[in-house]
Amino acid sequence: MIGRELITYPDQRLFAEAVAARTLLTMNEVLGSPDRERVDVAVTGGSDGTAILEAIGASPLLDVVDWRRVHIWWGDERFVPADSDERNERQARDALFDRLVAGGRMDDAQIHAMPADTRTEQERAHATKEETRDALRHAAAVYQSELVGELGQAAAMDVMMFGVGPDGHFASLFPDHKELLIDDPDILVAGLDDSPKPPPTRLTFTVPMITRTEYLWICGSRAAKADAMLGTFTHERDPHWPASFADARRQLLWIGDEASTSRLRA
Ligand SMILES: O=C1O[C@H](COP(=O)(O)O)[C@@H](O)[C@H](O)[C@H]1O
Repeated sequence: MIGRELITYPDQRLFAEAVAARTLLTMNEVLGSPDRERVDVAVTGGSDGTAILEAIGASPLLDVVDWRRVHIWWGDERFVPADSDERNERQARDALFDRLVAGGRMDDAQIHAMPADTRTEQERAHATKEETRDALRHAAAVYQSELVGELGQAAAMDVMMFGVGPDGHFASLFPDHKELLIDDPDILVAGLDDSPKPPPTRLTFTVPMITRTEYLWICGSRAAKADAMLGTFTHERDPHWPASFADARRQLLWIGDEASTSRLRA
C-alpha cells in the first residue's frame, strides 16, 4: 500500500473549494504530460461529492483545464431510472456538468454515466430477486465494456474522488458486504441489491478498479463523518471500514475539515 496523508481545512466551504482547486490543478498537470491526450476522472455522489462539483464550477481555476480533453466517470451509482433525482449522475449534472456542456466546454459524449435501470415501474415491482440481479449484472458488464472500450484492458482512472459515508463506505462498497472483497483484477464494476443505504440496488467500482488509480482522495467533511474518517484512515483493508481498502499508484489522501478530522487530530 502507498503511504496515506491527511489534510484538514477549517470548514466545509474551504474543504470543498480546496478539493475543487486540487482536482483542477491535478487534471491540468496530467494533461501537461507528454503524449497525453486525455484525463479520466471518476466523481462521487452524496453531500461532499456534490459540494465539490459545485465548487469546481465556481472556482477561478475552472479554465486552467482544457475540458475538451476531460472524460468523466462515476465510482458508483444508484441503479434507478435515468430520470430519478436519486441518480448520482443527475446530481452531478445539476451541480456542474450540464453547465459545462451547455457552455460548449465539453461534449456530452465525454460524460460516461453508469447505466440506469431501464425497466418499467411495473417490471421492477414484479421482478424476482434473480431478475433484478440479472439486470444489475448486465448493467455492470455494460459499464465495464465502456471502460475497456475507451481505455483498454488495463482501464484505470487518473483521478478518483470519493465521499465517505458515516459508516465508512466509499463508492457503493458497504461494511462487511461481499462486493468489497472482490479481488479479481478483471472485475471492474459490480452490482448489489442489498445496499443498507437506500436505494438498495446500486453499481460500484470494485477495489481492483479503484486501487489502480493514480490519484485517489477520500473526502469527508462535518462532524457526522468524524468516526468514519478515523476508522478508515487508521485501518488497512478492514471490512468494517470499507474506505480503508483505498489505495493508489501515486497519491492517496484523506481530506476533511476540522469537524470531520477532530478524532484523528486528538
Ligand atoms: O450513497 C452514497 O453515499 C456516499 C456518501 O454520501 P454522503 O451524502 O454521506 O456524503 C457517496 O459518496 C456515494 O457516491 C453515494 O452513492
